[in-house]
Amino acid sequence: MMEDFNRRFQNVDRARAACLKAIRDLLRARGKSLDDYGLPSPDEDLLEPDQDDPMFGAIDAAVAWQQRLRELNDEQRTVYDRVMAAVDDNRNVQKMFYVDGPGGTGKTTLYGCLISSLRNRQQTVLSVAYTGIAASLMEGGMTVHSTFGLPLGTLTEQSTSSITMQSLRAQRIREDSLIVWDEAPMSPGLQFTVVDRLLKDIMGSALPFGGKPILLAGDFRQILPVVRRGNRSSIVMSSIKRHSLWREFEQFRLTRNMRADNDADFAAWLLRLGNGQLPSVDGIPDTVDIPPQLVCDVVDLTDFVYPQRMSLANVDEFARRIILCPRNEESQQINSSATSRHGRPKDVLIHRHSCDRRRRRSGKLPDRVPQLSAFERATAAQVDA
Ligand SMILES: Nc1ncnc2c1ncn2[C@@H]1O[C@H](COP(=O)(O)OP(=O)(O)OP(=O)(O)O)[C@@H](O)[C@H]1O
Repeated sequence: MMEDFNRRFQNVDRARAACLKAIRDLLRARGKSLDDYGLPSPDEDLLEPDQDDPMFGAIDAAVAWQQRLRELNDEQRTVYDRVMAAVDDNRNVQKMFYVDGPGGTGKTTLYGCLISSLRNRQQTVLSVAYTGIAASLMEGGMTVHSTFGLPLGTLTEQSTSSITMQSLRAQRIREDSLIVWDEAPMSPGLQFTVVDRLLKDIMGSALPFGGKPILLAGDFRQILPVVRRGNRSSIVMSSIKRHSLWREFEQFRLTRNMRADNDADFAAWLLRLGNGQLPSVDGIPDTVDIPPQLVCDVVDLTDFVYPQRMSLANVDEFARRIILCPRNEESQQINSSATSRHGRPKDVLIHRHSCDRRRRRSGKLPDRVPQLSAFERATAAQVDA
């Protein structure tokens, strides 16, 4: 490390100060100090870190990773250690893991930590998810489809990947140390079939997934594969749980809800809900009673999420806030109630409508189309959304 700093600073005192600072940061992340190792403190006057220097970026990343690693709970740490051991295991054996965890038990945190650890060691990881949204939440994440060159449309047993053995993509997959596959329960079993075949070819190995370490994560209580016009049994049949490889996976469970860690009753209730253990209401299937303390009034919720009136000054802040709704109908109601507080969007819609009417009547745009201000554009976009 000192050699790197020497080369960078060309000044032994500054290099020494920067090196000691880097060591101090790394030790702090492990709950230790320079004192513990009899090392002196860096001379603060000599520290002039160049924030854009990639070397400091790498140190910051290492510090952040140490911090994340320390924060893993015992369940997460068990999976972490097992997967890292598999990555380091040079034997030609299958390395397939599945970590099950209800929402909030720290699956994303766990594999985020694995990805950072391997990247800190200059190893590459393939992060994939069934949906683009989930993939975008992973560092360097991509969809299963694009990563493995799966054909569009419904897969069949005969479907093949578009990736050729000599391609750069095949080469990169060959070099990856680990595949992390999020939202695995949403993937149809046929994706397994095609990816398994592809990896066997790429790795030149008959082991499942070509012997490549693979970690699936997900929650079968959330969303299962989407089967067009499928009924309950066809959805279940298409699940990865019905795939012949499923039994080969080493399984782990995360049970502690870290998102609701300060509310044990809520976490327990959520788990019972997800496991289908709550009683139905008046014997009507697929219904549950939600305790009144967990229900909030829509107006209160809207006030909480959008406490101020929207203005040019806070338009960006508004754009970052959302209220999730299970159905379009509810999202439209909340949209109109949220935007009606501001008065002006109605005017904006009238402009737009009258403009459309005039265009329709004359067959061309009016000479002067009313210009929308940034505020009006933002509120109109919200009304349109
Ligand atoms: N060991 C931990 N210590 C403290 N907080 C944690 C820990 N693990 C996870 N968390 C926090 O708990 C929350 C939920 O974690 P995370 O998003 O990883 O869960 P998840 O299982 O992926 O959830 P979901 O299935 O809903 O995506 C996050 O705010 C995360 O920062």
